[in-house]
Amino acid sequence: MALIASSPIGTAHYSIRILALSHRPWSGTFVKSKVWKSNKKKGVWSQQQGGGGRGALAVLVQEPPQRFDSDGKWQPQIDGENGGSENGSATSIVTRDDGKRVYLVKTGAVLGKDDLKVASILTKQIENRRKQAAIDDEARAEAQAALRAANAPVYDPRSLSERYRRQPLKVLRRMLQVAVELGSFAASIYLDQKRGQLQANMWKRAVELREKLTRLGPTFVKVGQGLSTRPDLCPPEYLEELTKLQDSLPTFPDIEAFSCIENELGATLESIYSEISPSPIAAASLGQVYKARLQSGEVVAVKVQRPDIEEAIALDFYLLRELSQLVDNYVEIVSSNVVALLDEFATRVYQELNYVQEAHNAVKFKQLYGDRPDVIVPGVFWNCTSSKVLTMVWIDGIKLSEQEAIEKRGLNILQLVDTGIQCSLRQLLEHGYFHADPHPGNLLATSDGKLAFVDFGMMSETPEQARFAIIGHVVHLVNRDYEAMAQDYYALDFLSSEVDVSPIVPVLKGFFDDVLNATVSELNFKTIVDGLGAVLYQFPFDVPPYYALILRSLTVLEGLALYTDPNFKVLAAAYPYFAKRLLTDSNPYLRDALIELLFKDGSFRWNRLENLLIQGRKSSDFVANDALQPVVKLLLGPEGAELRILVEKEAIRVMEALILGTAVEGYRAIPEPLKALVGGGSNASPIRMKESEQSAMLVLRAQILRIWSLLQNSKGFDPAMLEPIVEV
Ligand SMILES: Nc1ncnc2c1ncn2[C@@H]1O[C@H](COP(=O)(O)OP(=O)(O)OP(=O)(O)O)[C@@H](O)[C@H]1O
Repeated sequence: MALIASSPIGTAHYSIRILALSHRPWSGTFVKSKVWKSNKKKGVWSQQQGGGGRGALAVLVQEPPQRFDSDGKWQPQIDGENGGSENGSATSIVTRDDGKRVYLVKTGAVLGKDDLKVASILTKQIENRRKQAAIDDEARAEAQAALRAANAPVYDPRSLSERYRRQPLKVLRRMLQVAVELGSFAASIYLDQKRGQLQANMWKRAVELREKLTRLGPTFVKVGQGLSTRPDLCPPEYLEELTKLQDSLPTFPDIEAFSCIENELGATLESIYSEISPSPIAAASLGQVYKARLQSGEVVAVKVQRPDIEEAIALDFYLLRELSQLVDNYVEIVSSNVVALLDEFATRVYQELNYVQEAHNAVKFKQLYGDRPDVIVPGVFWNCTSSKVLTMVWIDGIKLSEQEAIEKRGLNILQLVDTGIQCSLRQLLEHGYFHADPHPGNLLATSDGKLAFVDFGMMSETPEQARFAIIGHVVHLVNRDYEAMAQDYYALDFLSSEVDVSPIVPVLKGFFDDVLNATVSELNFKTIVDGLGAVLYQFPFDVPPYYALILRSLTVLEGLALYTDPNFKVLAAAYPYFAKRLLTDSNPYLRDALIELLFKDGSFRWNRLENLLIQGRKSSDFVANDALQPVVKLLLGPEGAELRILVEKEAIRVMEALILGTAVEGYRAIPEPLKALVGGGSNASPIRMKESEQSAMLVLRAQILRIWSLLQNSKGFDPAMLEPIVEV
């Protein structure tokens, strides 16, 4: 019997393995496994040994790919032409109980072209079923993990108050402990101030504060971690010391960690893992991390929560809240609602205590950003996850903080930082869902040069309006448009609409005119942030928390890059993204910002368009045809009437520049002795224009030709895109 085997059924990822040949219609049992080999002469696939007659052909579709041929490789050959279809033959899918899908191709002898089509369709169906089954399994495991976390603690100030009112001694003991540690620190600062040694002792005190917070335990470590993200609240020395609270904290006994895993997952350690590191590979504020291998073979990172951590932070938050209430009631210089701030902070810390929530964050992060080829986001093992145990794919990598080790491996730190910046910009300004704790210990470099994110406990969101306002703000800053910058503060939600922004304009100008003498590529991010900070302090700004986190993400990355390249500028690396968004995004805020930038005071600023194009093209996903689409759409729409007048005026200027400019250039190129011929015997120029006007025209012409060449040489440029503008 000759059989033409189907193609690798749809995609090269699958192999076909013929498992059984039965003379009867499909019986559901496999007799033995047979591999069909190519009979190259006939160009068909045939059974190698024996066989004959008609049979049912069962094909198992499986991953990973297996290929068989005489060299041990399976090279599919399709011969639809020679094959014929048998009438009355049946095709169907059968699913085996063990979950493997079996594909019954045909109860016939020869497979023809149509069979290949059927095979391909059925394979897709099988694949879809397989995917659906995987999704169902995942959903089931996720639901079970959520069940295991049903009793995860939630921050509830009222129940904390009830709990601790009944335990005054415990409260008093902790109060004393905190008062001694923080009181002695406050006294040192007071004395430093009195003696004029505040600056001299800054480092010493920063180290002391870090040590005291570590001694006071997880709540205070978290407070310190929070402060380390606030350059607006802490001097740089404190920021650097407090950043250390993200790494290298004291560990807790392994025996407690292992018994926590067993209790939480309801199984013995041996039944879950084939191996687990005897001690943690990292200890953090709320938990410690082990490396393990699951019984199913995957290498994983297992984060286990510190024992009795809820009890510890509950008491601290109770105390801090009582203190905040006193501050709100009796300290008049503090205008913010301290209790509300504390409640928000405590809610976040409690959320971090629920590792199932962290797992959800990781899954969402992976969905949004895991598609970038240079970024890795570890997957979650829901079956081994609960509120106190988080199991994720192990990432074999080096922390970005270990720069020497990275360099020794021959990895390019600047490239990794650039990946971090591009991914952060997408997080902050595209989807607005971002990793709020991207310290160098949470960013790993893999051996193939990819950047992996870990620790999804603290995520934050940039509100939609603020995302566009930030893009506009950076572009306004780079273009020294201080009035527009001041207006941005409303959209950024820094100022309420009643505050008049006009006094801010000269302050911004005063600071940035000097700083911005440098080009974009020379602008130091920290200088800008400090400058903005100095301006913000002078006005009634209320800076939302996400803003500090955004600044921190980028400052951390700039800091990492500076180690390798002291001239690295985060803004230079980020600006192409901003330029691309401004040129291509049709959001009304950005569209207006672009128009304002290009059509300032009634004339078109070609140099700004040229600069935006030069920058935007550096962005890897810049597509020329998308550039200026927002402006084109506006021009053609009813709102564009005013703009059309400007465009008409500009079009005349451009035509003049192109035609007369060419004439001027042509005339200038004529050798002096011949000019008289052109001038009808006179050496005077036939072009009746002042020299300065001619030069300006040539400058404009050269600029337009440069812009044209920029567009022509960009990815995806189609001149038809400009037709609407020409029509206008
Ligand atoms: N999937 C992973 N693969 C490899 N290492 C990991 C993984 N997850 C975590 N780690 C390591 O463990 C360390 C601590 O983990 P993680 O930051 O998630 O803990 P945490 O308790 O949330 O810390 P933090 O105090 O910063 O909130 C990380 O900095 C990283 O070095």
